[in-house]
Amino acid sequence: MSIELDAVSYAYGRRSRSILSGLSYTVPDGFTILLGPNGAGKTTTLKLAAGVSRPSQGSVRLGRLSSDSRAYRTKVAWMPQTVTAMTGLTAREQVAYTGWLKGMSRRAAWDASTGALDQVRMTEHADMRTKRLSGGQLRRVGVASALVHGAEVLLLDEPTAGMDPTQRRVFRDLVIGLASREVRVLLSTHDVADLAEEADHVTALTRGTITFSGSTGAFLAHAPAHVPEARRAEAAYTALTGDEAAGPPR
Ligand SMILES: Nc1ncnc2c1ncn2[C@@H]1O[C@H](COP(=O)(O)OP(=O)(O)OP(=O)(O)O)[C@@H](O)[C@H]1O
Repeated sequence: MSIELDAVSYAYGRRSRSILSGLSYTVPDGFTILLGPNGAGKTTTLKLAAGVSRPSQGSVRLGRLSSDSRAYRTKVAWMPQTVTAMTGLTAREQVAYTGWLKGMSRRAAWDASTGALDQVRMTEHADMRTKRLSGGQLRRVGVASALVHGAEVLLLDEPTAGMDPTQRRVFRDLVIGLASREVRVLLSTHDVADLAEEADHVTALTRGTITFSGSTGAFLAHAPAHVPEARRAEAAYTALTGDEAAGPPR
């Protein structure tokens, strides 16, 4: 089962312009990266898919479940761009608390937090207060919080922004390990070169419109033939969005 956005429109205020107008999109299986220039509508799309925002028109569903139902939100996990460290809580408590908020019993959430932190390789920091974690570690707690209730779809909003190259590599491997037919991962990023070649699918969004959605191979084929292997992802991105790829400095 996957998330389906059907003819979705969204504006941030009644008198504001629509950011999305009649957008239809099905989250592919496996690992998909969502690319697009600043302001393209990636965060807005992820929030709608997460059930955090509601469309002004159209529908967002997972099978028969509507995104405004509680059952939908237990099957879908969203990690916002900024993960907040909750005052006074350890990493494990913060992850367990999220599970409880998603409807798990306290006991089940506490037990599941161990496995979720292990999956993101944070076991040794489980008892550290989240306020004391580094930015990269806090993001991993964010992913563990997304994993704790056994969601079928993970929506990750720029999880690698601000990470150093080593952290990005660890994180990328983690996400690749999580994605499967059972767990779909949709991840927005500006790290085109880093992530595009590892993903199963690529979706490109420009000014609220999907300009490409398909396999990574089909995405890379948009790079001009003369472009060297190492720059194909960036070149394909530029060809599809008209935007210069804004990857991190190397
Ligand atoms: N809270 C808000 N109120 C009003 N307008 C907003 C709000 N959040 C986003 N927008 C506008 O919606 C449009 C899409 O923003 P969105 O954050 O979805 O884009 P994005 O592709 O995620 O961008 P970025 O890569 O910079 O994070 C932008 O024009 C932005 O200014």
